[in-house]
Amino acid sequence: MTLWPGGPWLGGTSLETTNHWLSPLQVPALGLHVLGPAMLASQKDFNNAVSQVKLLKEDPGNEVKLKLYALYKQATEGPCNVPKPGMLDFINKTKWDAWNALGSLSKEAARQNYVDLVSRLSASSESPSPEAPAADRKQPESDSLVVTSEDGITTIRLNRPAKKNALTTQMYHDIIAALQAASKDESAITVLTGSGDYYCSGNDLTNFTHLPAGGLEEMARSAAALLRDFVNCFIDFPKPLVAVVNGPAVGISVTILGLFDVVYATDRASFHTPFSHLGQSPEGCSSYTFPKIMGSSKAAEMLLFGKKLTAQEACAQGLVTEVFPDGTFQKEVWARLKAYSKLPPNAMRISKQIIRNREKEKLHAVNAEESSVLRERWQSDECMNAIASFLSRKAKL
Ligand SMILES: CCCCC/C=C/CC(=O)SCCNC(=O)CCNC(=O)[C@H](O)C(C)(C)COP(=O)(O)OP(=O)(O)OC[C@H]1O[C@@H](n2cnc3c(N)ncnc32)[C@H](O)[C@@H]1OP(=O)(O)O
Repeated sequence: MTLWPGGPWLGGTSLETTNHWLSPLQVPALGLHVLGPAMLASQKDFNNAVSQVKLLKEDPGNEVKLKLYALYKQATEGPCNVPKPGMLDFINKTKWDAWNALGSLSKEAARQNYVDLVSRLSASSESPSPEAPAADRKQPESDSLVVTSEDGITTIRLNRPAKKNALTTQMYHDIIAALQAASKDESAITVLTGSGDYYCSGNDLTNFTHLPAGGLEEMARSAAALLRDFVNCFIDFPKPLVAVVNGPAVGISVTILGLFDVVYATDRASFHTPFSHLGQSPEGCSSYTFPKIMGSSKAAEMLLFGKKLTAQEACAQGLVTEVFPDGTFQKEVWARLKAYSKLPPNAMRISKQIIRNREKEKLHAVNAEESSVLRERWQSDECMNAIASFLSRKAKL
């Protein structure tokens, strides 16, 4: 029995052999469409989609594979009709739960949802593909960052989807190097985006567990220096800088958005800065840019109380430029960026610099102050307890 129409990343195997880590608690909401009969996909469309899924260039991640599995079963066999696997049979139980969650969804609607999902995945795998790096670009030290240049666009992609693209210390260094190289390369526009279902879950909280010989104080000192250098690169970046926010964003990946020129987000994105929960304080110049962008009370709700914004709310408050439906996000955004990248690059640089130069001194001063406050915060009991709590899995956002 074919349980999962496999792709090349699976070597045609079934979900059981690859998804050991999936916990039943991680089964996602399936977000299904309810469609009228005239709009439903044919059996032929479905068969094509089943073939197409095997040609996807990138592994879509376990959550998506689970969705595909459930829809495939519903489309081919109808509502879940097999006994629930035992509690300890985690993987089969996860799959059963996903299939069973589709309830009485008709075979036709499941077929349509499957076709739609595959078409979205195919569109996103058609977005700029890796090509040879610019000759003078040093490639990042780790695979967690992928830098490519194509069509006048340099793309810096956070590539740690299994950890929701959380930023390791090495990644901060690699992003700094990538931005420095992009500021000098031939491209007209630079983009930051993420692989998988998240844009970025912020600072990797395990960064705080690698204590140097000088202990906590030394760790806080060097982290504050790295943070300051990292944010300075965004302040000084000379070309149009665009964030393509492909999913939820947390912590520093949200705060630095105030330093981007344009922010495009999928409607699946959310924006969360849980600093108080973590015993920390704002960075990325957000203590200055957020009140300026959205007004002081909306900024306070985010930065003091950790209010999470939807993509639409973030757009209404000016943090996001435009929100796109998830199904067409990659296609629409990259088409638009390709068109913009054909504009005269020097004119774009000069215009950016006129805008940024008015603020640069202020932004550097804010960055220095925020980094210095955080250096103290990272040594506080509030912060240490919050991190210990996350690491011992007692707390999640
Ligand atoms: C130079 C230093 C500069 C420092 C600058 C300071 C910045 C401040 C910040 O950025 S504050 C924000 C910090 N981020 C967080 O607090 C997020 C913590 N993560 C979560 O709450 C959740 O993981 C989630 C809500 C992002 C996603 O939840 P979900 O249930 O969907 O997924 P999992 O929790 O199972 O995550 C999958 C694996 O990824 C690991 N992970 C996710 N985020 C982080 C992170 N920020 N740090 C470390 N690890 C992270 C998670 O632990 C899972 O790993 P596992 O599969 O091995 O269990």
